[in-house]
Parts: sequence; structure tokens; C-alpha cells
Amino acid sequence: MDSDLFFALRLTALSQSGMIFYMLLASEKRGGFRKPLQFSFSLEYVLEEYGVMHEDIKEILFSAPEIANRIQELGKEITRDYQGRQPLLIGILKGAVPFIADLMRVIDLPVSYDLMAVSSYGASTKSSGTVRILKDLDAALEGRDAIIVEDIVDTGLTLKYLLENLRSRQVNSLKVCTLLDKPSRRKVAIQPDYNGFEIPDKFVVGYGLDYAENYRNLPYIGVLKEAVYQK
Ligand SMILES: O=P(O)(O)OC[C@H]1O[C@H](OP(=O)(O)OP(=O)(O)O)[C@H](O)[C@@H]1O
Ligand code: HPA
Repeated sequence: MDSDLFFALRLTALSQSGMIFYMLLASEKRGGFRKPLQFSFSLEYVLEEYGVMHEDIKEILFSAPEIANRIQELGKEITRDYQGRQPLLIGILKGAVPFIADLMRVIDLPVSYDLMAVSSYGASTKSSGTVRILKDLDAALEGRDAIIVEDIVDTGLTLKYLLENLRSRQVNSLKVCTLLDKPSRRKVAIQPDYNGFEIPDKFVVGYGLDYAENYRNLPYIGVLKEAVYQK
């Protein structure tokens, strides 16, 4: 007999609460109530559970629950700092989409958001150094308290360009909130005001971050195997 089932049957005999526990345990095996019982987030676990896309990942830096917890804290900080104001979140496409979507829902203020697209990396792990606006904001920034929402600050070249560009638009205040900060790669002296996690000099993907448009939908942030981009 399946050992989980045997264990669960013994519990059932003990009490009614044992029955509830059994149902949870059994449904975990069948993919039912998976979330409440998902305690393990090792790479081995993820590979087994999710399959082929994860084979290109060398190491998981932050699991989905770790990311969610940190974003909750960032939301609290922003809520506290912007009391009495209505900040405008400016999400930088495409990488910041999951982050801004989660962040705005843990800020307890009447926020609005806009999206801007710039690109400097293309299908490479190295910044081209030239930032291009692919899509500008929909609305004027005049008098607004704006917060740039980025997935990562790496060389800082994208952020430097964005800050210079947006500051010239009569904004009332302009701050930066990034999920990841890679300070060891900085080419310009720039510090985000809000930072989720400081990371080492490794090329990371997942939770919006890509390599050649892939891996954005990974639920965690992981280090990409060098072999993938050295092909
Ligand atoms: O600090 P930097 O070295 O400038 O790197 C950071 C930028 O690079 C990534 O954007 P990318 O150009 O790859 O576009 P994407 O968000 O569409 O992936 C990321 O989203 C940041 O905007
Ligand atoms: N991963 C994905 N996109 C990036 C990175 C990274 O480490 N740095 C800058 N853009």
C-alpha cells in the first residue's frame, strides 16, 4: 500500500481531524490542494514538478513565496512614505510586468500606473549601452509623484536614461523601486530608493526577467546556465 495512504488511514482512525489531514495529504499527491502543502522549493523539486524549461536553470535565488513576502514589505514601505499622496507607478516593459502587477496590489493607497517600454539588451546578456524608447507614457507627468518600477538595475544605464528623461517632464517627485539590484555591475552611480533584493553578478531569469524573450514566466528567480547563452 502507498505509504502516504497507510499513514493517512491511521490518522483517520484516530480522529475526525485526522480525516481532514488525510484529504489534504492525498490531494497533494493528485495535484489538488497543492499550494498549502508546498513546503519544498529546491531545484530538484521544481524540476520534478514543472519540467523542461527549468532544466536551463543552474540555481534558484528566490522562490515565489520569498518574492511575494519581499514585495509585501516594499508595498508597506511605499504606503508609509506616500501617505496623503496618489503615486503614479511607471512600469518598465517588459521585465517589470509581474512585479508592478503584484506591487500595486500591496500598496494601500489610491495608486495609478502607466507603462513605458525601453530596450537595451535585445537578445543578449550584455547591455548595448544605447537605450531606446519603444513606447512612451500615455499621460503627462506634470505635478505627479512618480515611482519608476523596474525588475532589475544592472549597469544602471537604462535607469540613468529614464531618470534624465522623466525628470525633464515637470514631475513633482521621482523615485525608483526595483525588485533586483546588481551593484557590482554598475557603470553609473545610481541607487534605487526601494530595492527588493541585492544579487551577485550572475545573469538571472524568471518572474519577468528574460534571456532572448524566454523564461519570463518562471514563477521564481534563478540563475541561467552559462551553456544556454554560450551556445
Ligand atoms: O541596468 P541595465 O544594465 O541598463 O539593465 C537593466 C534593464 O535591462 C532589462 O531590460 P531589457 O532592455 O532587457 O528589456 P526587457 O525588460 O524587455 O527584458 C531590465 O528590465 C532593465 O530595464
Ligand atoms: N537578467 C535578465 N535581464 C537583465 C539582467 C539579468 O541578469 N540584467 C539586465 N537585464
